[in-house]
Amino acid sequence: MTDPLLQASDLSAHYTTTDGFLERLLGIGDTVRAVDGVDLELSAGETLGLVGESGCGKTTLAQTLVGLREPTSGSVTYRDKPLAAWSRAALRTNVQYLFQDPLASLNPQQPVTDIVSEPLAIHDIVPADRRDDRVATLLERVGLDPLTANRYPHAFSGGQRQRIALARALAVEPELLVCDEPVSALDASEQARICNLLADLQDEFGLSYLVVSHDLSVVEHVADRIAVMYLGEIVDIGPSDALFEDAAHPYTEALLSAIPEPDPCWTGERIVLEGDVPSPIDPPAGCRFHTRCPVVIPPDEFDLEPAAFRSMLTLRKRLEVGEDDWLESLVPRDGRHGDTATGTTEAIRDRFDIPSPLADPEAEAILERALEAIVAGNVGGASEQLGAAFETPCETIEPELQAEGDHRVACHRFDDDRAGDRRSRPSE
Ligand SMILES: Nc1ncnc2c1ncn2[C@@H]1O[C@H](COP(=O)(O)OP(=O)(O)OP(=O)(O)O)[C@@H](O)[C@H]1O
Repeated sequence: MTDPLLQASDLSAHYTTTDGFLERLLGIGDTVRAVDGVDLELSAGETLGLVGESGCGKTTLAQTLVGLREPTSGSVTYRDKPLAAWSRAALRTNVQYLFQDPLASLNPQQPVTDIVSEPLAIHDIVPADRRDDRVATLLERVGLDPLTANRYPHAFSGGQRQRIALARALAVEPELLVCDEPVSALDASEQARICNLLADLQDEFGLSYLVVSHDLSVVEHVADRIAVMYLGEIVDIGPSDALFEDAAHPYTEALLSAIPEPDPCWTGERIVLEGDVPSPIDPPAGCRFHTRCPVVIPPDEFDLEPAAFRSMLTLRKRLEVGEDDWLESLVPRDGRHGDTATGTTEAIRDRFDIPSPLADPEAEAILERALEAIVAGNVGGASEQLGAAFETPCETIEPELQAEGDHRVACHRFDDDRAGDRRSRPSE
């Protein structure tokens, strides 16, 4: 890779949420760890895709990377110079941000010609008497009829509004364009047309792009490299073809499997992740993905299939958080069903898809005792027994990004010291 245009080191951006006036006054509240210790670089002329589920921190990261939001800690440099050392005007002529909702980012009171010519005037890029010509050229270049320049944003379709925002961004002749969910509000054919337009503009102007999307299929066609984000962290980053052909991180694999028309290289099954994304206020210890990971590493001492261990870990986590609605229906206090302890333990196994019996007899004996404790009403004791016997490195040790060539993956399955079922696919 050439020298990075944009580089982030150990970048964090947190929010503090406060419920009421008193908390605000006292400056106390919960810390939302929206971006947590991100290292990232983007080269000149490159398109980097940033993907992940809603709420994982993509927008916060993108905005912090280009100085629209102050980092909590860490640093960002643009052309080797800290962002803080750039004047606002100089930074804005180099870096432009295309917002998720073009209607919200375009002034409804301004005709398109004013919207696009405003940056030309602010940054004194084109003399006043040539601005109309320049606006017409920019509109044509993004596929809009210059004769519509006197209309207002509401008169245009979603795709046309995104083109207006693009023309405005291009007016300052930027080097880097950050596109935040540029096509998420558009229909499939317009999505493809905007993606093609972005690619053409890159060829013509040598632009670099950071393309933010919750949809891997959008970045698949435009990105040279893809960074996958989960709960504030980058968990997988590498060339797009490497990610698609040999998805390494189980989270990337789950995202890939969710694409409606997967890449022809994809041979696995659809992976449905268990549970919700945990809160960034209190992210899980160890690997943040371990609470949902289909191939969480079983403890060395037992011979357990990843799927069986996943099921037991899900049971244990549910017992730990004390969510017992499901438990009451399986272990009724009035003895309506599950007449025998055995019937009830089997019902719990069924509920969590735990094989009966487990392949490892010693693990089976421990699980049996824990299930009996649940039936006897000792939920805390059962969760302690399961926790003491079946601890996974994924819940205690935070994985570092490990390099495999130019592909880096933060997963203990790629850590030689802890690799359990290395490279086994979640869908296998
Ligand atoms: N102003 C704010 N105050 C408090 N929390 C916030 C604020 N903005 C975002 N968050 C929280 O920070 C986390 C990351 O949000 P962010 O918008 O960066 O994620 P995202 O991946 O871009 O999501 P989306 O695709 O839905 O926009 C979320 O939990 C979100 O609720």
